[in-house]
Amino acid sequence: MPNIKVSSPALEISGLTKRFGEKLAVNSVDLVVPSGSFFGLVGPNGAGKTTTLSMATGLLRPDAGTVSVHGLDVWTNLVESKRHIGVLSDGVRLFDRLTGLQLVTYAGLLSGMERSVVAERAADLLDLFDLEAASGTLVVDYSAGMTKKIALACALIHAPQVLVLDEPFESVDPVSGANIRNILHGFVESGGTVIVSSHAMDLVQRMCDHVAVIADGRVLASGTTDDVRGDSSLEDRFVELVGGRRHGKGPEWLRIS
Ligand SMILES: Nc1ncnc2c1ncn2[C@@H]1O[C@H](COP(=O)(O)OP(=O)(O)OP(=O)(O)O)[C@@H](O)[C@H]1O
Repeated sequence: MPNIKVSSPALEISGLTKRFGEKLAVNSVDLVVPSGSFFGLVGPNGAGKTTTLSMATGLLRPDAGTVSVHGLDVWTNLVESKRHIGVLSDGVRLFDRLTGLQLVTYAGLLSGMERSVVAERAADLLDLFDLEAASGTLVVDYSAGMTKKIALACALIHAPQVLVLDEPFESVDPVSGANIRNILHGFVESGGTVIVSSHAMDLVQRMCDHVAVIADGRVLASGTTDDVRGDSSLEDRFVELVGGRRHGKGPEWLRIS
């Protein structure tokens, strides 16, 4: 069975490309995510973040390019590589007719763990995400933030080395968000790698030690957060790189007086 090398980059993407009809969503993207880093992926709406992360985690087959996780080629070792990656996808439907506890248990059993280990970890995760009281509630009846947290619990249950989280803080309340950040920082401190996509520039600047800016399916800048932002805030640097700010105040009919 192929093995991972924890010394090699957590994620290495080379020439990754995806076209949807006429739209070139991801255009020959190269990225290196160092092992043990907290890596932010930022870009405007439609930049190609979700498409890139879906290809990087074995959910969407690339048209061209390669992806490896700790040295293991993802697309030629799909089953093995998924053991090392925890994924929170944006927009992928959950089996929401299960209760929270059933869903996390299902995710654990699917990854081949013993039932007793799954039960123990599921209880820990529900406690960690403050979802104990809702463990018997159907996920379809969860709020958006609760759904995000239960999906995150599903991504963690098999104790992966690399976490790939598409918009993990969207819809999550500030207290839960701070708790999730603590959990992720703890994960990184223990040697794991976290990759998050986010539109919250302040948060990415504070939280991530590395960042990549993508727009129109291409990487515009990548490196340590301090190198990418230079003397500016990450938000100002982002706007400078990506452009597209409008200075008008909107159409006349929107003005009250
Ligand atoms: N399944 C699909 N079929 C057709 N076009 C798609 C599909 N998925 C994505 N696209 C297109 O590819 C481009 C990149 O989309 P993607 O979802 O990767 O962007 P994103 O950076 O995650 O955006 P956002 O920040 O708004 O979530 C967009 O133009 C989008 O319309």
